[in-house]
Amino acid sequence: MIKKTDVIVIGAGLSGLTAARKLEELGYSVKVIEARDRVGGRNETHLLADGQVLDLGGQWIGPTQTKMYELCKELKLELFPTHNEGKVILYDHGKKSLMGSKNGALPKLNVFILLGLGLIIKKIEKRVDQIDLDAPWKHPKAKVWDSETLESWVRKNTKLKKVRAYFNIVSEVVFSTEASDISFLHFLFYVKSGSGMDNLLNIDEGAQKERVVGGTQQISIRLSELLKNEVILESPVTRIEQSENGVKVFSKEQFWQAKKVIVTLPPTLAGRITYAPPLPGMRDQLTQRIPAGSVIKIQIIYKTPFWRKKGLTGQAVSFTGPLKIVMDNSLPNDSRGVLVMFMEGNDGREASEWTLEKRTQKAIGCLVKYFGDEAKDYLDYIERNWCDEEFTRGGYGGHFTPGVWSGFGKYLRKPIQHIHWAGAETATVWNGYMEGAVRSGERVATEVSETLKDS
Ligand SMILES: Cc1cc2nc3c(=O)[nH]c(=O)nc-3n(C[C@H](O)[C@H](O)[C@H](O)COP(=O)(O)OP(=O)(O)OC[C@H]3O[C@@H](n4cnc5c(N)ncnc54)[C@H](O)[C@@H]3O)c2cc1C
Repeated sequence: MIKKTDVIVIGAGLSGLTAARKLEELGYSVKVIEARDRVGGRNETHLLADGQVLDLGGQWIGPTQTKMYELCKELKLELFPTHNEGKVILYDHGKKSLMGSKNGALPKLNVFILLGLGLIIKKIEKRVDQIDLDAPWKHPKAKVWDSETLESWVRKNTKLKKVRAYFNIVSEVVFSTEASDISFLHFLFYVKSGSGMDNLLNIDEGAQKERVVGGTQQISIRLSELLKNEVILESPVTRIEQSENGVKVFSKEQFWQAKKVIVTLPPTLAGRITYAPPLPGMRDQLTQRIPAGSVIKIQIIYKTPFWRKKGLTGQAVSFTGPLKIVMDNSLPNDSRGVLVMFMEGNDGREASEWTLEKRTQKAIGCLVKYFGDEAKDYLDYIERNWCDEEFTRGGYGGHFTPGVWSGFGKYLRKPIQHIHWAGAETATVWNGYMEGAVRSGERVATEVSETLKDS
């Protein structure tokens, strides 16, 4: 049966649901089509046996993410602070040292290394200031910076091995990929988009400041409940046809018709849909070049947050894998302790080949090194390998490889006749984050509404 509507939104993540809601508010009829049997996309809540929940995907929000704060307030979702009291463990090839957890705390590294690090950060910040978030490719040096990776630029600018290693950790923590995978121009863009390096990396007054009580998937669940039409689940879109009259969107079993369609999938997946007529070559080449990072998010539950008694935050940063970053992810009003950790980039790729048992052993092995023998005595191990997810294929999001911004950047948001693009990867502000997803949904709704008004 043919179902007609003004706009079809593909994907019921934060971007798609935000777009759908805004378009409905503007008076348009909207259908949201989702591949999975749930809404939320990269926000997924894991239910524990006692009803408590943990986030398997995106979870933290922080300052300057104004849309997320507004949304949580409007949807009556409470927030709670990320635990950040005590010392942070720095693990450097078998040597353990402690550092403060508050902004500006310095790691116990050799003074030359600290000076070298400060110098590089200053150089980066100077370049970050000059980036135009709407069009990074317009900077006079865009092509030069885009021909480098983060790794090659840092290598050129410092001989200090520790500083080079630090930026690889930054890359893994922020992009789930190696510094040698991402364009230096993309790194500059991303830092600006996320309000600066401190904001990206910090807990207090940073992107990891707070969490949503009950988990972030609730945002999407509540948004979907506000829509006039139920989200159509379990319907992976395989084909989009367009003509002067509008679009036809096909899943395996059905098709729908509309005046406009909004595609909110991560770029790689957007490129896997068949388009008729085929998309312009440059749009396809763009989606060929924005791969997702490799990330396995692991959470280990303990009877108590035993690290806190020892004056530790539960945070560990390590120069060696497979766990380079660990944080306290305990739940509010709960006596248990939860540690969250990520196997990312090359570590995540290698760990994807291991059995669950081996990943568990490796994770526990790292935690014992960081926090002592008590780490052996865990209650539960929960993991999500986002690379295995058919409708995400990696995380946290797509990163731009060298040459993409300067060669193809202008095609990122450019509509193609009746097809419009959204998703966290299309955002100018907080690109790659939940905030960026929401902002991209609002942007695309306005864009589509303008074209519908004109038609
Ligand atoms: C492990 C991990 C940790 C993260 N941590 C944070 C964090 O702490 N803070 C933060 O702000 N962000 C975080 N992020 C990123 C954040 O989750 C995403 O930026 C955001 O959720 C993306 O929303 P979106 O709507 O753009 O995309 P998605 O959530 O990916 O939505 C796209 C939707 O399209 C659907 N879809 C795919 N293919 C098809 C198809 N063919 N047909 C129909 N539907 C389809 C998908 O199922 C999905 O529901 C994290 C992500 C991951 C993976």
